[in-house]
Amino acid sequence: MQSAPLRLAAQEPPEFPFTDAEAPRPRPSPLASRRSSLLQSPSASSDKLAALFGKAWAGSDEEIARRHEAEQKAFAENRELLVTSLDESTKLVKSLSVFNQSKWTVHYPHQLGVATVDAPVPHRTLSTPQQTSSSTGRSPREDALRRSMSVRPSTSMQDITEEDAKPAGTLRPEIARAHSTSGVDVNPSKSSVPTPPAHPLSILSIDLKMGHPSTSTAQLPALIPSLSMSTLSQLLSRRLSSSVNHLSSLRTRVLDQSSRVLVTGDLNAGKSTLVNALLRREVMPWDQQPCTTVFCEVVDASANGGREELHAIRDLEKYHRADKQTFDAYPLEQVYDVQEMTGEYHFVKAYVHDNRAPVVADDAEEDGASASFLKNGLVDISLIDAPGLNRDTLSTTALFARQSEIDVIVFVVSAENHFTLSAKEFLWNASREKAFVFIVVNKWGGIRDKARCMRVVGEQIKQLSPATWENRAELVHFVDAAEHVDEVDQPAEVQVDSTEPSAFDHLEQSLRSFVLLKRSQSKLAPAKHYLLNLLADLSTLASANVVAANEELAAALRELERIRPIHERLTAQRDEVEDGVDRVEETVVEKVKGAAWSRLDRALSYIYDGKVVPAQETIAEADARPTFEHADSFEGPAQLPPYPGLFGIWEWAADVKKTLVRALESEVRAAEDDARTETAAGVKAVMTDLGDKYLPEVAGEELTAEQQRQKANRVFRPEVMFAKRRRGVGRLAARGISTGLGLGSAGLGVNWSATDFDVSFFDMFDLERMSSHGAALRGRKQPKMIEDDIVEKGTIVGLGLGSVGMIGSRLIGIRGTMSSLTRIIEVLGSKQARKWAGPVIGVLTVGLVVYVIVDLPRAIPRNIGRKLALALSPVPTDSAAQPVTFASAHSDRISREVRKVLRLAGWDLRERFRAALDKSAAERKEVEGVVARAEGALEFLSEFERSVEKSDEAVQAISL
Ligand SMILES: Nc1nc2c(ncn2[C@@H]2O[C@H](COP(=O)(O)OP(=O)(O)OP(=O)(O)O)[C@@H](O)[C@H]2O)c(=O)[nH]1
Repeated sequence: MQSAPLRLAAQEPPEFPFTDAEAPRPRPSPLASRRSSLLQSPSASSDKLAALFGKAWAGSDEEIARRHEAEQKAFAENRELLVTSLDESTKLVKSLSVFNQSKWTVHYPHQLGVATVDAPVPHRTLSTPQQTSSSTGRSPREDALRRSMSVRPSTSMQDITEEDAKPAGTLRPEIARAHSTSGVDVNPSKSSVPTPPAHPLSILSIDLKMGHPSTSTAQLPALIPSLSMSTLSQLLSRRLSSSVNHLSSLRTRVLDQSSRVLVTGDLNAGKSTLVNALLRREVMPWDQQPCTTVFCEVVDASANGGREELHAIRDLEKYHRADKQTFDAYPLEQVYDVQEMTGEYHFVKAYVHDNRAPVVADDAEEDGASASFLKNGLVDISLIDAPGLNRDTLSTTALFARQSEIDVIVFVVSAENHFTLSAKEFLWNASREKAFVFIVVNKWGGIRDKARCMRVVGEQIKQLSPATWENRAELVHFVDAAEHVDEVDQPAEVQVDSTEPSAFDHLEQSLRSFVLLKRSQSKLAPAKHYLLNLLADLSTLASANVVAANEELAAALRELERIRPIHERLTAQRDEVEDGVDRVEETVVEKVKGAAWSRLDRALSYIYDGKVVPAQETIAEADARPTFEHADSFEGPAQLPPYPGLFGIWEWAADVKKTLVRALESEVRAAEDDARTETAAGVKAVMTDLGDKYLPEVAGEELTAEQQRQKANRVFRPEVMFAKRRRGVGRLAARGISTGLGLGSAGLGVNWSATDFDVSFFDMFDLERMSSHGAALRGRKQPKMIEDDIVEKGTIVGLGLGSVGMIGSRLIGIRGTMSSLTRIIEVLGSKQARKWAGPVIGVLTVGLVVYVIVDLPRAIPRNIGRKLALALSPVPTDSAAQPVTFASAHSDRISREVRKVLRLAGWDLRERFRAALDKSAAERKEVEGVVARAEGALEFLSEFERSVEKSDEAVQAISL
């Protein structure tokens, strides 16, 4: 139902500048204007009503009654609609809060709170905390002031109501949504939220100053971008929860029948005097110096059982009129004393009787007093006298004024002083909250150049509260409150005779009208106003977050597109890497093992023959071979020491042995060097070739600094291989060459200490070579076969020539000698033999001796070599045991070391691969999570947007 327009008086607002505040107005009839009485009394004059309440009440009694009934009905309907909308909005805010806390960190478009709105700017940049601050270059406050100053003038109060419910520059949610869903400025390359056009946040804008009282206003824009998403999200959560509280108090207020009027303004502006004037009696303390120190609410004494008294309250939350523990009672006259108890009380309630009657009596005289301001039969009104505004009281009063229970703010300004800074700040904020502010320019009588004063004050009001200015005829009043405090006591004829209503009458009339006749406005408009702003904020947040979610989704999908193939490739290649590493390891180990075995077997066969091992490769090949700078590198002997003759035979034999051992050792080293070369190649194959092929870091990804450092540290140093053996060599070598170069047996897998034998007499003679078996053996067997033979038979039996008999190379000794002699004696036992045996034996003996002496340079190396070879390849005591030969033991040892190194390289690659796989799996999971989250957010937000839009339409449809 369409309610009557708020403009009650028939006259048009005076054009600015005012020419005369006391411009002729319809003369009210002060005594016949008691509304309830008129409703009850059809005979009452409509002129009286018009005089008291303005032209909206003009007309016949029936018309007035009908209008009143219609007002009441509209009010009830609107109230019901508002309560429903408040409940719906509460649900929406709660759902957004849960969404923000558990599903999605709501992006806070902080610039919305500071953007300018000189004209609707469809492409204003929204930004998230990652972005820089305001693009306007102005402070939020400047922007906000500009916004408030640039409101398009509206032509009626109704317009103002509609218009001001949304701050200027506001785009309706559907428009904002149209922009946001049209993909405005969506630039996928940007990480920030792109630009949905939107209105600046009002209810849900960040108020850092509240969180940090020490923060200056100038710091705020600079602070915002430095806040993290989660901090802003928490701030939003707080905002949402305070919004829920506010909605709840609005609900209570909407359902409440009473109205509260806050009278505030500068120090000494005459606030208390105005309250007294409205009561037509001196209740509130007044003085030339500031004397109101605590908020004091004047309530009709009927609310206190008709008893006039002061309730000085320490904790308003706990105050209950019937509970004397919750307040200190004072007589009304002590109001000055109570106000002087600075800091003692938080709030004062003054229960008073209005000097005027509470309701208009049927038989009221026309020249009688007008109806009580506090109690008039319809709505109970209370007046709250606030302490004067200054830096200390500003925030307290602003907070108080924001209370939803405050229906009307009456702002008193002294015509002598105009607006102070505190007054401007308060007024600017208050007009945002309440849209309309009553402004009383007091002490008007003392102003000489009224036109100039009116112009100056008017300009200021125009800037600070445009809505009020637009309705200045009803909302701005130039009065002398002091003159009306005792008015009721004046003789009736003074008022009746007056042909002009006073400015104060007009003020009172407008205030009554505003509070009483437009309860919808005073009680319901703040709720509607708040709801529209809140819903617009919710819509803006939703739109911004739809864009953010879309962008996050797009970015996540792009990222998923990038990392999914990597992850899938890594998963598929896991086995390939395993196989590749194993293959390299097996191939290299087998190769090294075979090569080492061949080299050492060949060396052993030379040693067996008493020869120095010749170099395997050509000089060119030897030069091309990498050399490893390990500590024990030395050149093997090229040949045996020269034979010194019969007299140096013992020393020579020892030198031969040393030379052969050194030659063998040199071959072992050569085999190790070969292994180093192969290992280096194997390590490269694993770490570089396989690494390059399979690790994602080389498949197009930049290496991180840490990866680069790790890669630089992963350098294979072949010379470190076989370090254990080298330490053994070093230690044992100090003990002397007789230890066979001190190779020891520790860890080598072969008993090198077996070479630690002394050259004996029998090493001088190559008895084996003299045996047919030995000759056959030498001529027939290859080194491997010799070794096998040694291993299989465990001994080589040499047969002596003829009577020399069998002499086993390993069993030669006293027993063998005795057995041979026995056989010779047996032969000599026959007579025939005795005849020729002597000469033959003699010849043979001489020949043998000569042969042996001549053969010594060859026999000694052969014997020592054979002895060495046999010592190094011992016969296993357990026939079932695997024989351990010199070559196999060393090739095992060397290949074990190689395997160890390759295992390490393989482990490193596997680890890196596994880490890469894990990382990519984690990344994928995370990105998939982001996708799911963004999709969930979009689902919620689109539903949320629809609900907000629906609620917004419902609230807009409420016509107050
Ligand atoms: N001439 C003139 N003086 C006034 C008028 N209204 C108030 N005064 C004087 O201004 C002084 C301050 O008046 P108060 O009513 O105490 O002012 P206030 O704004 O309530 O003061 P605080 O609340 O203490 O800041 C007193 O001396 C009043 O007599 C007026 O309309 N005209």
